[in-house]
Amino acid sequence: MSGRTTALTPPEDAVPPVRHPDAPAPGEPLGSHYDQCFGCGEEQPHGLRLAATAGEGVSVTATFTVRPAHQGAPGLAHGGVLATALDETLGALQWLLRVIAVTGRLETDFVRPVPVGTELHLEARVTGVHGRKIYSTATGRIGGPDGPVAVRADALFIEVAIDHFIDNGRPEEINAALADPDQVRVARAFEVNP
Ligand SMILES: CCCCCCCCCCCCCCCC(=O)SCCNC(=O)CCNC(=O)[C@H](O)C(C)(C)COP(=O)(O)OP(=O)(O)OC[C@H]1O[C@@H](n2cnc3c(N)ncnc32)[C@H](O)[C@@H]1OP(=O)(O)O
Repeated sequence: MSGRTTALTPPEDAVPPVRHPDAPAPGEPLGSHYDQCFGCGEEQPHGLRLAATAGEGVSVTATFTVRPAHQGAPGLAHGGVLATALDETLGALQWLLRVIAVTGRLETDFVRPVPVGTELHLEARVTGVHGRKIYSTATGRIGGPDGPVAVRADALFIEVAIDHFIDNGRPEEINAALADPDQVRVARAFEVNP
């Protein structure tokens, strides 16, 4: 990664994020971008089933309940699972920008342990856009939406074309996704100029 900055604050010449005019209205559930997604997929039995909702501006909220399958230490959520919940919530911001992007960098702070059974209240927003680079930040609170912060993250997502998935994904899943009109509709919904 030589010559590449690891900073997760937008550079000085970054621009503020612009909410797409066709973005879901504040309060609207965002649904899943892929039913087999480990973060949000409704058909993914091993996943987090994270449910995100559009917020004001370029922000989202989400909830995720820690289940026994998500343990690291006895009775406590695994840190990687919590990082996934943050990553997924940050990824949901794409619904509001209507771009397709993937995580390039994710920096996570684990502030408090999160017991099994906890509902994690997540919030994410875009802090700046610089070309294809989308800077964003997220928190996860316990004990309610205004409870103490248990986890937080800063991230850099990089905008990509749909070809990123077509060229790199395993053919059987890609071909199934391309044959599914609902999936193609979701992919198109992320694009500014479909
Ligand atoms: C039909 C199918 C439909 C499917 C419809 C699905 C739709 C919606 C899917 C959403 C999914 C969300 C799910 C949750 C979010 C994930 O979990 S995404 C999965 C995890 N992430 C990945 O797999 C990404 C793997 N990495 C890559 O593929 C490539 O490294 C990337 C990120 C695309 C970048 O490669 P690249 O396009 O060649 O870009 P590159 O020119 O290297 O970099 C562009 C800029 O970004 C900077 N940059 C890149 N990487 C980094 C980094 N790690 N650190 C710092 N700076 C970086 C570069 O320095 C450069 O900066 P500038 O020079 O422009 O200032």
